[in-house]
Amino acid sequence: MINFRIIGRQFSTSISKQNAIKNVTVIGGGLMGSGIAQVAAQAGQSVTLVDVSSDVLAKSQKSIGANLGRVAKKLYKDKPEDGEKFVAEALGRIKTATDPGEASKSADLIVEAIVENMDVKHKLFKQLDSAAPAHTILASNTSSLSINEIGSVVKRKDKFGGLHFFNPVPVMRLLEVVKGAETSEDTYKSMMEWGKAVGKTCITCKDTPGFVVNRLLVPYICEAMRLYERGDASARDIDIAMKLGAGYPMGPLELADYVGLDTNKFILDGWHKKFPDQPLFKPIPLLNKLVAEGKLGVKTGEGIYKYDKK
Ligand SMILES: CCCCCCC[C@H](O)CC(=O)SCCNC(=O)CCNC(=O)[C@H](O)C(C)(C)COP(=O)([O-])OP(=O)([O-])OC[C@H]1O[C@@H](n2cnc3c(N)ncnc32)[C@H](O)[C@@H]1OP(=O)([O-])[O-]
Ligand SMILES: NC(=O)c1ccc[n+]([C@@H]2O[C@H](COP(=O)([O-])OP(=O)(O)OC[C@H]3O[C@@H](n4cnc5c(N)ncnc54)[C@H](O)[C@@H]3O)[C@@H](O)[C@H]2O)c1
Repeated sequence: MINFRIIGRQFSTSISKQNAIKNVTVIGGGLMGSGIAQVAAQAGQSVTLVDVSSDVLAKSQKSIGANLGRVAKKLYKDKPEDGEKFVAEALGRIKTATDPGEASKSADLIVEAIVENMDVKHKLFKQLDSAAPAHTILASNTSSLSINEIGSVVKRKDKFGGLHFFNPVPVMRLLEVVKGAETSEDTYKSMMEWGKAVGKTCITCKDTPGFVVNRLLVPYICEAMRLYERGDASARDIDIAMKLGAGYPMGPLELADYVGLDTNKFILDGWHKKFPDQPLFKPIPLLNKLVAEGKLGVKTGEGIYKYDKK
């Protein structure tokens, strides 16, 4: 609730500030990329949203339109015509494309939000590095991979960093700005300014596993799964406990289903491989079983809970 008002206020004040980034290319039109494109367009920036799949791009445009409608309802409660204008103008600032190289040519900033796979990200960033103008900042929205490792393939290491958004992007107010070992001070400042311009509260993170939020959130969710797996409490009771006892908007198991159990597993497996002695990152049989059965959470209609298929 407060989110929208705050987003609204920041939106109206921040675009007047001198943010040098005007043209943003977002690569990956899925859940996160469409949200990132939306907040940038809302803030008055020209956005090119890129995906390998035109079907995904069509779906993204539809969901961005619907989510802008939700924002407009809040911002222009008593002036629906202004709300419609806001939605149409923001949508009008978003172009779509399927060729990342071509879409990079006029970008001041490129935010990558493609699949969480190091090899695929490397391939993309090599292409972006050679196609984008010299001044363009390249950033990854990775949840769990190392920014230095992703950026190892680009020449412009001073203009590479992390911009980690949270799901759902239009609602969650935080942006983690990640400084890699070679990220320059100018790049870091530009990323912070841009984050504020798109309505986010920015924090500074080092390139450590999970940055701040996921370093705390992943072990928390995993401990909730282990508690449930041991039979210490029911799933519902664990979620009720954390909502009513700790004030979280969602319980840990609901959140795991919302994020996707495959994503949970992917992060945990990656960290376990890198840090085999860390007990918090040890595999969870229940999680492995659910993922093997294709029960990935809300998106497949079943995870820890069952959901009505839409
Ligand atoms: C092993 C662990 C793995 C971790 C993985 C990490 C992943 C990643 O790296 C980090 C994350 O993102 S971590 C994940 C971090 N994320 C979290 O932790 C999320 C925690 N959950 C929440 O904050 C809330 O449950 C939600 C905001 C999701 C839904 O809120 P609710 O109250 O349950 O339900 P509601 O009433 O429907 O919605 C409320 C308001 O929001 C509005 N709205 C919703 N979606 C919208 C959209 N896409 N656009 C625009 N607006 C949208 C909606 O219109 C409504 O507005 P109103 O004006 O008030 O009527
Ligand atoms: N889902 C979350 O809650 C969340 C939160 C924060 C960060 N992230 C991170 O954001 C990134 C994207 O996650 P998501 O949940 O949006 O994934 P998603 O699967 O919804 O979307 C990824 C999109 O990238 C596209 N794609 C894949 N390879 C591509 C390429 N080479 N060029 C262009 N498009 C390509 C796919 O077609 C897909 O539409 C990941 O790195 C993830 O770790 C996810």
